Amino acid sequence: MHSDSLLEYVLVNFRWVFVVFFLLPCTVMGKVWATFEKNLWSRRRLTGLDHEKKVKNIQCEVRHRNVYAPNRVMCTARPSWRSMTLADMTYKKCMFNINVHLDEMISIDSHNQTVRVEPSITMGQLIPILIQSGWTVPVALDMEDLTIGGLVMGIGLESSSFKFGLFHKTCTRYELITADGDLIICSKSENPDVFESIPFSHGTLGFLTAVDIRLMPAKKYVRLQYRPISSLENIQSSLISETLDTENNDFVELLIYSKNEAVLMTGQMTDGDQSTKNINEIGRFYKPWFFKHVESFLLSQKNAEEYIPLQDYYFRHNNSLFWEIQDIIPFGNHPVFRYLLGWIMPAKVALLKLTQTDTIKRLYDEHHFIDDFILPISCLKKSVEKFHEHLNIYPIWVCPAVLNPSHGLVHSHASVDSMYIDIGLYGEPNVSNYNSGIAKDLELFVLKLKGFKMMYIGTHLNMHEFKKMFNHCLYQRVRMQLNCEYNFPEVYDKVNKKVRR
Ligand SMILES: Cc1cc2nc3c(=O)[nH]c(=O)nc-3n(C[C@H](O)[C@H](O)[C@H](O)COP(=O)(O)OP(=O)(O)OC[C@H]3O[C@@H](n4cnc5c(N)ncnc54)[C@H](O)[C@@H]3O)c2cc1C
Ligand SMILES: NC(=O)C1=CN([C@@H]2O[C@H](COP(=O)(O)OP(=O)(O)OC[C@H]3O[C@@H](n4cnc5c(N)ncnc54)[C@H](OP(=O)(O)O)[C@@H]3O)[C@@H](O)[C@H]2O)C=CC1
Ligand SMILES: CC(C)=CCC[C@@H](C)[C@H]1CC[C@H]2C3=C(CC[C@]12C)[C@@]1(C)CC[C@H](O)C[C@@H]1CC3
Repeated sequence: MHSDSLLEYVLVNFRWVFVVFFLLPCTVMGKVWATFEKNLWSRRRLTGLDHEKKVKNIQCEVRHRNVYAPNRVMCTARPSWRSMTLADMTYKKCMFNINVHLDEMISIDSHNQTVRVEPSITMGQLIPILIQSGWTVPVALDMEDLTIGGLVMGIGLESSSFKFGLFHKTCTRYELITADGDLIICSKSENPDVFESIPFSHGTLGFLTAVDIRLMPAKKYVRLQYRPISSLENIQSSLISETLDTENNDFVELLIYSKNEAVLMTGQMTDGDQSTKNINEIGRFYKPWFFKHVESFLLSQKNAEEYIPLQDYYFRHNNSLFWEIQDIIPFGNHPVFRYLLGWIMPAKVALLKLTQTDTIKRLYDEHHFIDDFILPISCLKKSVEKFHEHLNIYPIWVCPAVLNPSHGLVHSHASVDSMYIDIGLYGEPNVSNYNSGIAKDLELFVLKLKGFKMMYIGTHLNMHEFKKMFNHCLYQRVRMQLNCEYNFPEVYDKVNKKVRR
């Protein structure tokens, strides 16, 4: 066997050896260190004063760059491997990197029901603190390592987005350091144009240093109903009617397992009562991967209901990285593995990314598809048929989200709030003619249907097509107002496939 193909064979079939015996222990050591560090060195809530000091340091860094390197546009110094994307952000190498790694919670304002956080705090750090204090956020993301800053500057959605919209819709105030090094506050009443333009701007209007997020009281459980459905027509109509029922539903999510089979999940936050049975703590290390658990209802063809602890529900896809981990540890869902080593899962995405070799990267580029498309909900059937023909990847993640008709980059195309769906496709395509060129065709298909695309993976669209997809009018005006032109790149300069590889 040629040495290259031997290497590929080993990487594809035996990456688990490295992951199980090296990466997972490293992940555990990282967790122990993080807990130790937090308890020993910073057994204190961050005070407003500490935060101000850190903000002043960033302002100094920006002003220093304005004097000594005015020709290099700026981006954050967050290393590419830490970011929740498959791609390498190669633009970081030639831009001026500003260190904005602020990762603490600043304060909870129970009266106004908001929490103020620094942008690099992750969902995995924030949610447990909030739940312990009796609060939660309306849109809690499903992967522990996503940061608040990343979700505002990219976009984020979850199974409660059909009610509350994209993650940034639950944010009420941003603190931003501009190209000149000034600190400005943006909200609906202060700098409203900047406030509207920040979401999805990918750090091209300034550096976020704090975000206020709306809070709501947390309850103990999510009462989750599972409903197997067959035929795409039924799947689409059932999903539409559940998203309209905002009185009864707090969460709506759909997993499609084949062209005509899906499980629709609807949930309500509840404290339960003494008669509450059927509690399923899906977050326990020995529990099966969530998508496999859901599939079991499809196989039994029975409706079912369970009470899932709130935090377990939020991070239900974290352990299996949706279904991506099965390509890396194929036996990860086997009971023997779960009971013996499940407690050290999940592998940290950042470590997987940091340690992947060029060959693994190439294999993913050539044989793997990961992307999310946001389309009007009425296009579900048409889109699944298209994705089936060109990719044939299952399961498919479908998450409804309401979009508003704003002047921001991502907005509803109608003049009223409209329901969209995120369609997430993650896995190895099962079609004989797959090549990575198909990705561009799919993006054009989505553009034609007046949809959008998440940008964590990057885009093959050209600048003109990209500007058709995302409304740049207000964004360009705000860029002029904030003197961004020679100081920050445009969004397209950060998300096109030439710089995100
Ligand atoms: C990009 C990518 C990365 C993966 N990384 C890992 C990993 O790190 N660890 C792990 O345990 N599993 C990984 N997998 C899963 C792995 O591909 C499957 O477990 C394996 O391919 C199943 O083999 P099969 O016998 O079903 O062959 P099939 O999947 O039917 O493959 C048919 C042919 O394609 C070749 N082939 C399939 N996938 C690849 C690939 N990725 N690169 C080159 N040739 C391929 C096979 O060698 C075979 O000749 C990865 C899959 C992909 C697509
Ligand atoms: N369920 C969901 O909705 C999921 C969403 N995602 C995607 O993942 C991304 C978030 O991942 P994460 O690793 O947290 O973030 P990233 O490091 O990927 O950052 C995303 C963007 O936000 C910018 N950014 C981050 N922090 C700041 C800041 N303080 N000031 C200015 N700009 C900032 C980054 O700028 P720069 O380039 O300068 O670093 C980058 O362009 C989003 O794009 C999101 O869409 C991924 C998985 C799931
Ligand atoms: C819910 C939404 C909107 C998106 C979910 C996306 C995730 C499935 C991907 C985001 C980052 C991806 C990475 C990988 C798998 C898929 C994601 C978690 C890897 C772990 C795959 C293995 C590689 O070696 C490293 C990848 C890092 C990023």
